[in-house]
Amino acid sequence: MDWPVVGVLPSLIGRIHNFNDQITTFLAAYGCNLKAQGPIASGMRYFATCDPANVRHIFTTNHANYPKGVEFAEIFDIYGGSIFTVDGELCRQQRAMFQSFMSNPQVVALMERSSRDKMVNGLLPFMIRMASTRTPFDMQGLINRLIFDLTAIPIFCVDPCCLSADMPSMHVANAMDTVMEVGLIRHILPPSCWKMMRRLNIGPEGKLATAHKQLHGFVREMMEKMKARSTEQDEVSAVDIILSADPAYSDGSLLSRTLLNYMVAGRDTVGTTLPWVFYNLAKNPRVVSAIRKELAPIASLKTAACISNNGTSTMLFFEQEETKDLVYLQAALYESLRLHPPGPFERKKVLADDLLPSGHKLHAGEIVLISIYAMGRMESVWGKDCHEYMPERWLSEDGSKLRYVPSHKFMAFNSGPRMCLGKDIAMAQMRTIVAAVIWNFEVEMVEGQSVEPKLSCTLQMKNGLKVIVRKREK
Ligand code: HEM
Repeated sequence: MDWPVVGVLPSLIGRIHNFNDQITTFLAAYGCNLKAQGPIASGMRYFATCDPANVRHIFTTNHANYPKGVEFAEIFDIYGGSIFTVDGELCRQQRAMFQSFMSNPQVVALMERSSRDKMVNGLLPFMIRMASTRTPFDMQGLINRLIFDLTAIPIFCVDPCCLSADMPSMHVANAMDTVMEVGLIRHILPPSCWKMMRRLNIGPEGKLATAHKQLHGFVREMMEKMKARSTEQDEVSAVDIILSADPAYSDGSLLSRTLLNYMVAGRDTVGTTLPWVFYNLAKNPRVVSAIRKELAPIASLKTAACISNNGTSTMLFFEQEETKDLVYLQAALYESLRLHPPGPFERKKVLADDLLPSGHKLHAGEIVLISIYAMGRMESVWGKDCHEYMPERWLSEDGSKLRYVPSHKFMAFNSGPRMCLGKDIAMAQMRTIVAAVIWNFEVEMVEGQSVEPKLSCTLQMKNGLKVIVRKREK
């Protein structure tokens, strides 16, 4: 796949529609590690890996030698200076600030309240309407609306109301998708090439420039709404916490980039994961039955939490606290994240020459691509049934406990000092959403559709996930 002069570029572009699967095939064929080169004179030298021993070395043992690097920060310039794009001391400060936001008791309470409210007054009533007329709908689109609202509310203390009955335009979410789609192109092309397009404002770069304007406009609009809200509300937003932690953020542009980065952290991840969870569940009815069996004892105790819809139907919503010990449900989510991680790859830069546990030598300036997607599908890591959706692999023999799986083998939430800071919140959010949907509804995929990832830095579905739902007889 390495061509003279132009290097790996033609192979990548030729197979780009199937980017993650192609990398998986190559890595499986080359024993989890692969060197490749970009076009001559581009200076792009790649090392691709999905080898857990190398990943532990890169992300933990010698992580200081593997920053994200300035090229990564340039690719995601819209988030420049904020948590995803910085390394070293700046990153430590940003992580501390994010943690003080996520652990603030008022923020935690607001997240729980809004999660319940959106399910009870938004998602479940919408699904009841679709069920009553057997109308097919796009589950990914619906989840996107829900997660956009749930992510924005604690950041701005304002509800963008994407899940309201009139289904408003999702241009801001679409602009966030554009950042990830053009991000993939920027990862692949030599920087001089995409920077030229940016200067000329053409092709994907023209689309990205429009997306940037829409995203900064969204932040301005939300901040204005935030200022205008009732002063009696004692809620604390991310904006309040950031401004009180560091006055440097009163420069509006850094604050805007940081808030957009917080939006990505919550939205692009959970919003991308959940449609794949429903896809995997629809394909594996025995897993759905096992989750329902686990929910049944809680459901039978719940009468007070019943949601009445015009007196015609009763829906159950499970609180976060009620789902926290449901190991099978948790295993079903991990198993979906193994096969369909929302961030399918990571990128690191080599600072100084180094020797990896696999025996490969890396040179300063090289780019390391870590395929999280491929790692989840390697027979050498997960065994012969690695392509099957099997939550049982996460459970102890008697099924009563979750097995310990090290993060350098299951990379969906990253590994080492830059591990995801929202894992527990994300898992809690996903447990309650999946529990409510599958307890109350049968979800069937519309036949004949092609469900595949789009070309992007995230694993969003290209054509969505069309489903038909039916209310369950319990
Ligand atoms: C299914 C859900 C999620 C998955 C699979 C996930 C995965 C990840 C991954 C792979 C990274 C590393 C990104 C990188 O290095 O470029 C990361 C970082 C991060 N995540 Fe998550 N995430 C999820 C949900 C969330 C949520 C809901 C939040 C916030 C509420 C969050 C907050 C963060 C933050 C702040 C970081 C930055 C850490 C750093 O760069 O040091 N994540 N996450």
